Amino acid sequence: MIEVSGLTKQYGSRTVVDDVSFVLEPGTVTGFLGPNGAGKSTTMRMMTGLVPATSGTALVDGRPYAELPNPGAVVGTLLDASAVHPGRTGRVHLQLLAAAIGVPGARVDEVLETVGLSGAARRRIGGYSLGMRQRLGIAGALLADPPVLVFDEPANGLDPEGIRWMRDLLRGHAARGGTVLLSSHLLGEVEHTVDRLLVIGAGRIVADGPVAELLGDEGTAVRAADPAALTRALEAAGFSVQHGPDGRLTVPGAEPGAVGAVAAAAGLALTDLRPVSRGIEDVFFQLTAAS
Ligand SMILES: Nc1ncnc2c1ncn2[C@@H]1O[C@H](COP(=O)(O)OP(=O)(O)OP(=O)(O)O)[C@@H](O)[C@H]1O
Repeated sequence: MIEVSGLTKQYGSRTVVDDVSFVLEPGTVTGFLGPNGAGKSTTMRMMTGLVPATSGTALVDGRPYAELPNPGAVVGTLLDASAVHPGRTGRVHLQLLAAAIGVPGARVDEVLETVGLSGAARRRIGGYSLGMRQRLGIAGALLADPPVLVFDEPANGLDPEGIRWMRDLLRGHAARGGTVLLSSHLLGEVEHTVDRLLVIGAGRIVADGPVAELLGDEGTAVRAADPAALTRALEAAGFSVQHGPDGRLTVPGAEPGAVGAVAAAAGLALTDLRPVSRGIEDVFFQLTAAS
């Protein structure tokens, strides 16, 4: 378990991370969301001892990261995928890393296979694409099969297939009891990967909760053969109706069943009926605008 409490970072007179607290539980994938400069990387760097905190604590299994006997075996990090020697091959890079954290060399070929880099393992990293470097960074994080993964913008440089692959990897890790924290500023990228959202704006946590709770149900979208008649029937039943540009009607706060019942009672044919959720972007901007 990871417990972050009152974590704060000041650079000069500027507070870039301000009293941040959260707990990460095993078996969950938490998305750390915020716009550029919100303080995600700084928080993750303080959690892993790369940047000293001005105040507050980040404990991994009850101890600061730097005091763990073999931190790499407990927390796999992806914090700067470009911090690699471009002249080395991917395989040599991982072999050196494995030796440093006491992992048998045979594990290198396993993680190369896991991240889909077996074919490029003997090529120099300088010739890798951004996505391949990201995969190499992920391979390094997985070497010791650590229970906790802390990934900063892991989707950077990955194509849609790569993003799907990463989603499966992280969900699989959590399903085996692992703990995952991943950051992103592109919200759609993580919406289907994470169980929980931790939203940060201007250094402060502005929302923390299950995805379903934060996104919530917003109402019903409906199309009818006669939209004007359906509008009249819904308004007569006390619902408010918003008109979309393409004949789509949105009924805020209504269940699809209630909208269908009004249409049936009025003898109106529907051509489409579905629940609509607030987009993650809407929630995000609403929350961070208030911060
Ligand atoms: N070494 C530093 N010295 C001074 N200011 C810094 C330093 N590192 C980060 N900052 C500032 O702290 C703020 C938070 O940066 P951080 O990189 O943590 O944000 P982020 O949410 O990860 O953003 P991004 O998505 O752009 O990576 C930014 O305004 C940044 O300019």
